[in-house]
Amino acid sequence: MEYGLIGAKLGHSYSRQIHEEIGGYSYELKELPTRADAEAFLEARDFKAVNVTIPYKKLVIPYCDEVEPRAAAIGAVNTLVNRDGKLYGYNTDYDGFAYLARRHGVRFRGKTVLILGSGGTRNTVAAVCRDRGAERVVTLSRSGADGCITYEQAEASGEGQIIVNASPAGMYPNNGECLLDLKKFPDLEAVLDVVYNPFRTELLLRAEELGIPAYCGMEMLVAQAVYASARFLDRKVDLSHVERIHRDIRRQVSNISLIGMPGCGKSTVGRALARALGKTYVDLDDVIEQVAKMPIPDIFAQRGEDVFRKYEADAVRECAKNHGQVIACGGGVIKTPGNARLLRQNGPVLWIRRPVEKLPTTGRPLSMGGHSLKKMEAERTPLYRSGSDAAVDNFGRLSDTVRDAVEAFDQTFDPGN
Ligand SMILES: Nc1ncnc2c1ncn2[C@@H]1O[C@H](COP(=O)(O)OP(=O)(O)OP(=O)(O)O)[C@@H](O)[C@H]1O
Ligand SMILES: O=C(O)C1=C[C@@H](O)[C@@H](O)[C@H](O)C1
Ligand SMILES: [Mg+2]
Repeated sequence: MEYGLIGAKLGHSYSRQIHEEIGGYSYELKELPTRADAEAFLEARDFKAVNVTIPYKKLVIPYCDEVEPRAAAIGAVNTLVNRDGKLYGYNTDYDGFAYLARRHGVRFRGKTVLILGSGGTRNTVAAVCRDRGAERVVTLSRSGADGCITYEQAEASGEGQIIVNASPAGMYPNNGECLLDLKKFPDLEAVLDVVYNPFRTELLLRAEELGIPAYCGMEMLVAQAVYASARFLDRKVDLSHVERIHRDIRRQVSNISLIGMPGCGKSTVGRALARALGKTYVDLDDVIEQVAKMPIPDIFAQRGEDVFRKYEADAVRECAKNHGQVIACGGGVIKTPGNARLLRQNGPVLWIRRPVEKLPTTGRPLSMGGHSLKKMEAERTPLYRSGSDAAVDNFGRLSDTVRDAVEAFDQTFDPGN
């Protein structure tokens, strides 16, 4: 192997795609499941340069002939370069996190920063905060041991202007997990999360709902790779790659969820949109029918709307964890509080609008003739509006709607989104 990534489990990694786009070299994901595998790999030194991920960032240090002081102080090396048989260790996660904060104008000088989690990434984040002049860096952990405070203690004090999650809380498959009530921090200015799967962790969703700027770890991941690649090839760092690659990955792996009135065209538009963007099409109604083992009208008739809504919420929860999908929802999906925010974890929600006169009135349990559809539209419009990131009109040709939906999707990648 010339270039690549070593770690115990690498199925999730975007590093191959990122490095191959930046450097033009081939990049191998080399899983080394045990510590003995990692040690054998390091002893053989049969590589040009590698990144190192969990759980070997500390293990590699004694194998290095030279470790940059910053990586030594942090106690973690994520970039290992073999120059004429000598191993040089660097920490580009530091640069990646510094990039993420800088890119979004998050300044640590004079601030109290709360770091969630006492694991490996915590030291990297703390080093950046301190080097950038943070007044206090406080680490939160469940136990509160080893110089940390507990989440409850942090909430009780209410102090903190910047919160950084450096723990795996809320990371796939534990989507939705969050240990902190952000409402307890009146001076909060920004929230950053090193987690990038989902794009919006529960922590980031809560911050957004309070109107606090919130940034996910995907740009950190791409930036650390750009810095690592410069080390690999002894080149100057070219940060112009970061935005483009971040955008490409987001565009590729984001979901797009479609909501709107019964029969407004969610499934029709959804199928065409999925085809146009190379995404997987998922019809929530189909998922529900598979789980319930009966057609939707039968669920309503035999078990009632409440039972249907439970099936629907479960289907939303599961589907929203996955990536690269167009998800066509049922018309009433927004009636269950919480569904829209689940859908927003991994991409935007688009509200498909169609004049009520054009909506079909047959075959849908809750569409019963023009008058009730008008009433339903009046009731649901505020929910569709608040549950969506953008509205797309499906008034004319399907191809026009798909074009507008792609445009609305692309606009969600503008800075700050
Ligand atoms: N732009 C369009 N031009 C012509 N017909 C359309 C257009 N969009 C949707 N339709 C038609 O409207 C009907 C309802 O569309 P569709 O089943 O996709 O709606 P839906 O929102 O998925 O409905 P539901 O809420 O029941 O899931 C279909 O007959 C579809 O062909
Ligand atoms: O998941 C990944 O691909 C990586 C994660 C981080 O540990 C990085 O430090 C590493 O370079 C690559
Ligand atoms: Mg449909």
